[in-house]
Amino acid sequence: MALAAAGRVLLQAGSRLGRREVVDGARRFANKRVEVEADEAAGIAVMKLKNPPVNSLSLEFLTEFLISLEKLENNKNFRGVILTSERPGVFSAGLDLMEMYGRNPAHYAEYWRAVQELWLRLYLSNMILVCAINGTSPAGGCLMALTCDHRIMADNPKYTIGLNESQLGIVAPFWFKDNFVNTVGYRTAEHALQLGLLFPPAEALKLGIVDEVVPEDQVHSKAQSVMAQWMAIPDHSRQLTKNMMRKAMADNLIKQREADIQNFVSFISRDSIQKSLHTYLEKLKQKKG
Ligand SMILES: CC/C=C\C/C=C/C(=O)SCCNC(=O)CCNC(=O)[C@H](O)C(C)(C)COP(=O)(O)OP(=O)(O)OC[C@H]1O[C@@H](n2cnc3c(N)ncnc32)[C@H](O)[C@@H]1OP(=O)(O)O
Repeated sequence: MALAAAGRVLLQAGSRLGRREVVDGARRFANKRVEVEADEAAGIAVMKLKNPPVNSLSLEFLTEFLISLEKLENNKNFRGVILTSERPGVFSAGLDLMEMYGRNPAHYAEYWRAVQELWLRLYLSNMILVCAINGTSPAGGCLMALTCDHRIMADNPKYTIGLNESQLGIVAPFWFKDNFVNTVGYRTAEHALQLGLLFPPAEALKLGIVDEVVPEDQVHSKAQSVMAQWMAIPDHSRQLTKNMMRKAMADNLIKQREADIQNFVSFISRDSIQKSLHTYLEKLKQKKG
């Protein structure tokens, strides 16, 4: 119920969004920050994250993304989605630090609800989600990939993936941690989370963070061929199996959703945490200059 209600709010927030065109028989609809190439006959859509410069998960991005996802979910012809970045090099820089720095408690609460919603919608999606990770993917970017059924990463040692929150002086929430533990196992997760490790593709593959590593120019074609394999499985049995594997973990967040928001608001509002974020943002700036 809570999930549906929050989704409706987001849908209303974005009802003015959207531009459509038909290209090569595939429908393309786009808002500012998400581009969707929707091939209804094939039942597959490619969702491209398009929030320059680094695809950070800002509140506006989350709103637009959730609206696009909901459009696909509501059309029974779509069975599979490939998630990728419109900007090769960066899949997503994760949560938008500017949404968590120097704002007021009401803003933090609104932002966190949207982050929860993104995870719940993706994690519980009935569609097949294949992630084509064509760039770096720290923290919230990694979480998005972890919600997918299959992850393919470009073989470029400059790209990294992982949950690096502790390096920022913040803590990955329990549901980030649970999703990670269920993917890589307890010991690997404990080690990687404490150190805030980011892994290049070969190591990410070894640990099971991604399922395949392929040459950069083959990420998209590989995603299409993996999708074809998954689509050969009857939907009802695949969906029931996915739900059986995932429901308990999602329910755990749903039942603690309000408490999790309050925890986030009080944690992120602390002076010491704001200071850590400030230091990290300064480091990002210095790296440039
Ligand atoms: C209580 C716990 C709560 C939450 C859990 C948190 C989860 C998270 O997701 S926290 C975010 C973690 N993300 C990161 O640590 C990534 C930080 N960014 C980078 O490492 C790099 O930007 C990049 C490797 C992703 C890309 O490098 P590059 O292409 O060289 O770009 P720049 O570093 O020059 O960045 C350009 C521009 O974007 C700003 N920026 C980068 N990341 C973020 C971000 N996550 N949120 C907001 N803004 C970001 C960066 O500061 C630059 O801005 P300016 O051009 O204004 O200087």
